[in-house]
Amino acid sequence: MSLSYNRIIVKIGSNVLAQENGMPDVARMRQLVDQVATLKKQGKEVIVVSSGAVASGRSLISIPEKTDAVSSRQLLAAIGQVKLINTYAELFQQHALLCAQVLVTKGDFRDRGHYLNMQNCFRVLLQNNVIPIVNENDVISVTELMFTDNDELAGLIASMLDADALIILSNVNGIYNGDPKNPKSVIIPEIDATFSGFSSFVSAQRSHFGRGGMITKCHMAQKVAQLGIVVHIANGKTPNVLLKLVDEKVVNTRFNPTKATSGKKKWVAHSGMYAKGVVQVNNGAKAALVATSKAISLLPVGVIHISGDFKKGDIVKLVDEQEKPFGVGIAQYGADKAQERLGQKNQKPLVHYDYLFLNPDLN
Ligand SMILES: Nc1ncnc2c1ncn2[C@@H]1O[C@H](COP(=O)(O)OP(=O)(O)O)[C@@H](O)[C@H]1O
Ligand SMILES: N[C@@H](CCC(=O)OP(=O)(O)O)C(=O)O
Repeated sequence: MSLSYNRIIVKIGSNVLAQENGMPDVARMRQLVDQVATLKKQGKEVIVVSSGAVASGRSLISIPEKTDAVSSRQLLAAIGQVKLINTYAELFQQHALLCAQVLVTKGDFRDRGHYLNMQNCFRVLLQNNVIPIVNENDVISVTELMFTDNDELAGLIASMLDADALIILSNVNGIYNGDPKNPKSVIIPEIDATFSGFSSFVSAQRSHFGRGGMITKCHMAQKVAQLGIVVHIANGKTPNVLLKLVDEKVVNTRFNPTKATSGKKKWVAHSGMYAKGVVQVNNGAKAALVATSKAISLLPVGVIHISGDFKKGDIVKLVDEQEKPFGVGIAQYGADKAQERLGQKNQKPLVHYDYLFLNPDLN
């Protein structure tokens, strides 16, 4: 049986595109492009999130010894991204397909207006049958504005575009239930969106050129699955991996989605970093909010403390009595009114259910 995905985000990690010596692996890129072209011919929409700018830059210039780490990365990425996108363009051209370069920073996801502009850009590319190739704009994203890695970026794009599936191609067959180097470890075929406790089997170990590592991949995958999008982690080095995956003929780890959420909730889910305030709720309110069977808004009666000068429409973080973050939402009124209504019954919700995203692993 084949999976009925129509819109697919394919994230290709640095290690899939780089050879052992750090140079780009054009043969692998060709194989992946051939597969994307086949999926396109099957009528699917494909958006590629591709790492590999730094690896491509390494094949073009050697860095003078005294260059600091940030400047080296800027130099390699600035030069390498040109080669990366040109290689993709040439490879897609052989299938009579056009691709487009979309470079983004974390700041581009900061407000709803900007977010909608970005969404519109993808829409017009897809309507015109163009394959967007997305990467972080490494030249200007250098410090706190950096994504953890391109997995985080791919998760944001998947939610923004309401994708049916996000396929993360790495250099492992999926998530093992122990150390990947231990022959006794096996791939976990399915993980539920509500699962917690990855640290018991996922180590902080990273692949040679990777940035975030498997643990950040798992947290991102879970968050995306909680928004109703299936996530697969598979090996980008396996021949025909994309086509086999869609035909359910290759080993991988699948994150099972919970029910789909609205576009606005999807945006809220990824906006915690822009929170203007923190709302602390009591145990009773937390239990009611996280009860999976009900759609409940946050009422002032359950709020015990607020901090930050947030206004109506701003993002607020929800923390419990132990100050552990467990949700994020849009405030229906400002901090001053919230302070007046603190602990009071029969008041308007501070955060309406439609603008509330709950995740026990939030940080
Ligand atoms: N339980 C696990 N299962 C699979 N991989 C794991 C696990 N624990 C740690 N890893 C490491 O995660 C790496 C993949 O993550 P990462 O370095 O971010 O890759 P990428 O460059 O594809 O984003 C693997 O190469 C592996 O070494
Ligand atoms: N934007 C960088 C890649 C950053 C990154 O997250 O890489 P990876 O962990 O391999 O997905 C580049 O193009 O070199």
